[in-house]
Amino acid sequence: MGASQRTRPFRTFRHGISSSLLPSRHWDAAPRQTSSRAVSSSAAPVTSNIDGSIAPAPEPTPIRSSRLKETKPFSDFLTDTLHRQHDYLRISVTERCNLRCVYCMPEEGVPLSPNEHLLTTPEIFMLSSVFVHQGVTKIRLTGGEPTVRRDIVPLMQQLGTLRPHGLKEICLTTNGISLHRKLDSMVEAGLTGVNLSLDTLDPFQFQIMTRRKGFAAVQKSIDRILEMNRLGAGIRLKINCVVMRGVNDREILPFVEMTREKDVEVRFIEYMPFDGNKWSKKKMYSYGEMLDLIREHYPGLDKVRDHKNDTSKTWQVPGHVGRLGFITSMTHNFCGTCNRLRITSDGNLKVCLFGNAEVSLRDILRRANGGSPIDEQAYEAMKQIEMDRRQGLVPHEQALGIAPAEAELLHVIGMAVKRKKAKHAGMGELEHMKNRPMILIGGTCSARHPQQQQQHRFFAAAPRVRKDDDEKPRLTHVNPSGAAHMVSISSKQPTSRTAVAACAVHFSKPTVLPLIGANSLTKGDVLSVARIAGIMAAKRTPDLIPLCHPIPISHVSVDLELRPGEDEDQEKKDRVEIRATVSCDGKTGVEMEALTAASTAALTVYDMCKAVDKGMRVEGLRVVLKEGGKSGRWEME
Ligand SMILES: Nc1nc2c(ncn2[C@@H]2O[C@H](COP(=O)(O)OP(=O)(O)OP(=O)(O)O)[C@@H](O)[C@H]2O)c(=O)[nH]1
Ligand SMILES: C[S@@+](CC[C@H](N)C(=O)[O-])C[C@H]1O[C@@H](n2cnc3c(N)ncnc32)[C@H](O)[C@@H]1O
Ligand code: SF4
Ligand code: SF4
Repeated sequence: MGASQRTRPFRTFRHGISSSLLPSRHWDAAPRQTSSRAVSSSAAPVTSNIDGSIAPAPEPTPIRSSRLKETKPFSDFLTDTLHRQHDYLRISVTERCNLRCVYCMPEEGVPLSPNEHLLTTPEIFMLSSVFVHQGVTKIRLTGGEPTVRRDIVPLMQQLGTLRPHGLKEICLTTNGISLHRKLDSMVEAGLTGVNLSLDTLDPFQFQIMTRRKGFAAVQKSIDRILEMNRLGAGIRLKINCVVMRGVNDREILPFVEMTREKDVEVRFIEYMPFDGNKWSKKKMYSYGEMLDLIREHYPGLDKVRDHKNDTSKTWQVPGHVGRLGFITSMTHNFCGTCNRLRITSDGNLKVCLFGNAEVSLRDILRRANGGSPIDEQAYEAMKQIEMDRRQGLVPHEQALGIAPAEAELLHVIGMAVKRKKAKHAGMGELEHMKNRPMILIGGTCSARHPQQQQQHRFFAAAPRVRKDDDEKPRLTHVNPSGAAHMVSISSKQPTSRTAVAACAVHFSKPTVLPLIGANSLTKGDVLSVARIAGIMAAKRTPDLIPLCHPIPISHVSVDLELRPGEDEDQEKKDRVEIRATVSCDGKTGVEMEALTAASTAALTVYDMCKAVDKGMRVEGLRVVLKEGGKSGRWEME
C-alpha cells in the first residue's frame, strides 16, 4: 500500500470507499496464481493487499525499507486517539491446548467453538495481509497452543510472503511440547522469535503445574532452538515463567542461573486472574519481591534499556549471557506505550487484552464469500472476482469479492482502534474485573431452594400438542382431568445437554454502537451488565416460564458482540448480537434457559440504551443448537 493510502484520514475513507484501497499497480497485468502453493515461502515476492498473491512487491532491501519507515506517516486506521501506533498483531490460531496449566485452564478444558466459527488459514492470511499493508511489522501466533493447529507450518509459510511488504517479525508463543518437530520448517518459513512457556525446571513439578507430562519434550525444543542459533538461525528465544507463590517461587533463582550460559531471556510473569484460575492476591509474587530476591543473591543485577513497546522490564546479571525480564501486568501497567491488537481464533478483533468490546472481522470477510468460510478454493475464486472487477467484468457495487471486504475491514478496524481506552481497568482493579466470561455457574444454581421445586401456578403459554395412541390430540402440559402439570421426566436418564439461543438488538442510530464500545453510556457497561443479566435469568427460567422443570444447570455463558451495520446507509443496522449457551446434566433440555438468557440480555441492552435510541428492535430470538438427549444434535441451518 502506498503512502497516500496509509495516511488517508479515517473520516475521508468512510465516504470514499474501497477502490482507492486497491491501487491499480496491485492488479493491472498481474498474473493470476492458481494454487495456494503459489504463496508459499519460496514464491516470488508478488503479494498484494488482501489477496496476497498477485501484485509486484516493493523491493525488500533494508535500506529502502528503513527509508520508507522514515518517510511514511503511520496508518491512521491503526493509530488511536492517544497516538499509539499499533504495529504488533497477535493472532490466536486455535482454542485447543495439549496442556492444562493450573494458572490458565480448568482441568476439564474450556468449551470450544464449533470448527466452522474458527478462522481458516486463508482468512488468517487475508486479515494479516490487511494489517501488514497498514503498517503492522510484527505478528505473533498464539492460542491455545498454536503448534496443535494442523496447518500451522503452511500458515507460517503464507505469512512469510508478507515480509517484502513490511512484516519484519513472525513470532510464536508456545508451550514447546511439539515445537521441536515443527521448528525447522517454521524457521525456514520465516519464524524469527519463540516465547516458550516453562514454569519449572523440575519434571515432577512440571506435571503438577501443567497437569500433563512433557518436560523432556519442552527441553528438546529449547535445545533445538539453541542449537539452530549456534548455526546462525537467529531465533530470539524468551522463556515465559508465571510465578506463583508457594508453587514455583523457589525456582526463581535456578531460572536466573539458566541465563548464565544460555542465550535466552527468562521472563518472570506476575500471575494474573482469569476466570476459573483460582487467582488470589496471596499467590501473586510481585515484580518488586522478585527483584529483591534476585538482588539478594546477585547484588550486581543491572537494568537494561527496554524497547519502548516492551511488555517486560529487562535486567541482566553481569557476566551472564542471557537476560531477565519481568512482565508486571498486575503491579506496573505498560498500557501507555501499547502497540498491540489481537485477533481471536474465531476472528474477533480485540483492541485490548482486558477489553470487553470485540468486533467480528471474520463475518466481514465471509460476507464477501456469500457468508461461507473461505477455504483455499473460495479464496482463489474471490481473487478471480477481483481480477474481473478490475477489468470491468464485475460491477463495482457487487458485494462479493475482496475489495468490498477490505474496505469494510479497514472501516471497522479504524473505528475499534479509535475506541481503545488509555489503559485497562487499572492495575489493582484487574483482580476485581467483572468483564471476564462467566463460564461456570456450578453448584449454586443446581442446589435450588426447595420451594423452587414445586409445580408452577401459571399455564398461560401454549402447551405442546402430542397425539395419543388413539390419535386424539393430547395436551402434554395438562393432565387427563384438565389441570396443568409438569410432564414427568422421572423415567428419563440424565444426559449431558447443551442449548444455544441467539437474538440481536438492532439500533436505529449509528451513534449507539460506538458509545457501547467505548463504554461511555451513562448507565454503565452495557455488555457486562447484559451478560450478567442473561446468566442470572437462565437460572430463574422455571420461575418465569410456566411448567418448565427446574434444571441443575452446570454452565451458562452469554456472549455479546458489537456488529457495525453493513453499509453507509445503515441498511443493515448496527446491532449487538447475543448468543447464550446453557448446559446441564439432566433429564430434559435447556433451550428454554438459553432463550431466557438471550432475551433477558437483549432486554438489558435495550434498557441501558433506551435513553439514546428509542427506535431499537429486539429481533430474531431463536434456538440455534441443541445437543444431547434422545434426539442428539440439532443445529439450525
Ligand atoms: N497487559 C498485557 N499483558 C500482555 C499482553 N500481551 C501479553 N501480555 C503478557 O505477556 C505475557 C507473555 O506473552 P507473550 O505471548 O510471550 O507475548 P509478549 O510478551 O507480548 O511478546 P513479545 O513482547 O513480543 O516478546 C502474557 O502471559 C501476558 O502476561 C497485553 O497486550 N497486555
Ligand atoms: C495463554 S498462553 C498461549 C500460548 C501457549 N500455549 C503458551 O503457553 O505459551 C500465552 C501466555 O500466557 C501466559 N499465561 C497464561 N495464564 C496466565 C496467567 N494467569 N497469568 C499470567 N500469565 C498467564 C502463559 O504462561 C503464556 O506465556
Ligand atoms: S498457558 Fe498455554 S500451554 Fe498452558 S494451558 Fe494455557 S494455553 Fe495451554
Ligand atoms: S492491557 Fe490493554 S492497553 Fe494495556 S498493554 Fe495490554 S492490551 Fe495494551
